[in-house]
Formats: sequence, structure tokens, C-alpha cells
Amino acid sequence: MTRGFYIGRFQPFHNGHYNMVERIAADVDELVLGIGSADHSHTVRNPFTAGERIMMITKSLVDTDLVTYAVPIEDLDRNSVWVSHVQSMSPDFDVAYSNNPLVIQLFREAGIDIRQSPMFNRDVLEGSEVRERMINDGDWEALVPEAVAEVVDETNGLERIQMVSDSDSNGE
Ligand SMILES: Nc1ncnc2c1ncn2[C@@H]1O[C@H](COP(=O)(O)OP(=O)(O)OP(=O)(O)O)[C@@H](O)[C@H]1O
Ligand SMILES: NC(=O)c1ccc[n+]([C@@H]2O[C@H](COP(=O)(O)O)[C@@H](O)[C@H]2O)c1
Repeated sequence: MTRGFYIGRFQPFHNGHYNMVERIAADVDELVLGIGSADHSHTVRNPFTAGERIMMITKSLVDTDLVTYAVPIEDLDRNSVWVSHVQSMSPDFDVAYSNNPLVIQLFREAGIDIRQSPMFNRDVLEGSEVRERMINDGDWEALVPEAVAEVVDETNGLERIQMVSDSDSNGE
């Protein structure tokens, strides 16, 4: 039995993330999705709470064969102990997945098998593009699983991101 760990902010969980989970599913029996920056919400870069992101991920993956766990991981000021912090919050895992250079470096230094995946349609499948479309009334629904659009609707997420965008002059 192999268990993987895939870390991201998932602000929101989009079709690029979904595609990466499908690819990882070929390698592992179970997958932990680490919800990074779990302590951040209500900003343009991090509009959704950890709880809302858990809903997005759980509902999007409900029909996959993979056993999945969504685990919130708060940020720490010290990169040197971040991998231990992750391990203290997550079910044990055999292999980690990320395309983030800092994450890759930290897992490598800790002696953990870390794998990258090719980017899928990265010109549009990017969190910042989805958020920009949400703010500007663009077609963001085309970039996310249907379940994510339902969670955004249920939690009035569009109203929130547009409100924080108006009051956050720093934007992204
Ligand atoms: N289109 C994609 N195809 C494959 N992997 C992706 C894609 N988009 C993001 N990822 C990977 O998923 C992980 C989590 O990504 P993250 O939550 O930061 O999303 P993002 O789209 O890069 O968002 P943001 O624009 O908010 O930084 C990272 O390792 C990232 O490289
Ligand atoms: N010191 C730390 O808290 C630390 C270090 C490396 C990554 N992280 C987090 O891991 C996540 C990585 O996800 P992304 O690939 O989506 O950026 C982010 O939430 C990031 O803040 C945190």
C-alpha cells in the first residue's frame, strides 16, 4: 500500500489540481491533500478558508477510486522545521508531490521522495487566473470542477473575493 502527499494552497481547487490528482492516482493507493496556508483566508491571494477548501476537494474527488484525506497545514515562520510540522499533521506518507521549488527543496533535504508532475494547460489553469476571473465576472466556472462552483455559490465566495479585492489595494 502506497500513500502520497500533495501540498498546495488550492485557492481554489481547479482543473489543473484535479488533473494532477488523476496522474498521482496511477502511483498510489491513498492520497493526502495538504491544504497549505490553512491559516489564511479573506484576501485576494487566499480568499477561501481551510474549511471551504476541504469542501471543494472532498466534493470534487468523491467519485474517484482513490482514498483521499484533506488535511489543513498552517504556515510557519521557520522553513527549516516545516517538513516536520507537515509530518506532525498528516497521516504517514511514502512519497510527496509538488511543483513548488521551495517545497521540493525542503522535502529533498528531509530525505523524502518528492516527485513533480507536468503542468496541465497552465496558461489558464492557474489559481491567480481563476481568482482574476472571479473578481472581474469572467468565466471562472470553466476552470474548476463543478463541485467547486457549487461550494463557491453556497458560501457566497464570489461576493467575498470581490469585496476583499475592492478593499485590498495590494491586489495579488
Ligand atoms: N495546471 C496545473 N497542472 C499541474 N499542476 C498544477 C497546475 N496548477 C498548479 N499546479 C500545482 O499544484 C500545486 C498547488 O498549486 P497552487 O495551489 O499554488 O495552485 P496555483 O494554480 O499554482 O495557484 P496560485 O496562482 O494561487 O499560486 C503546485 O505544486 C502547483 O505547481
Ligand atoms: N515555512 C512554511 O510555512 C512553508 C514552507 C514551504 C511551503 N509552505 C506552504 O506550502 C504550500 C505550498 O503550496 P503551493 O505550491 O500552492 O505554493 C503553501 O501554502 C506554502 O505557504 C509553507
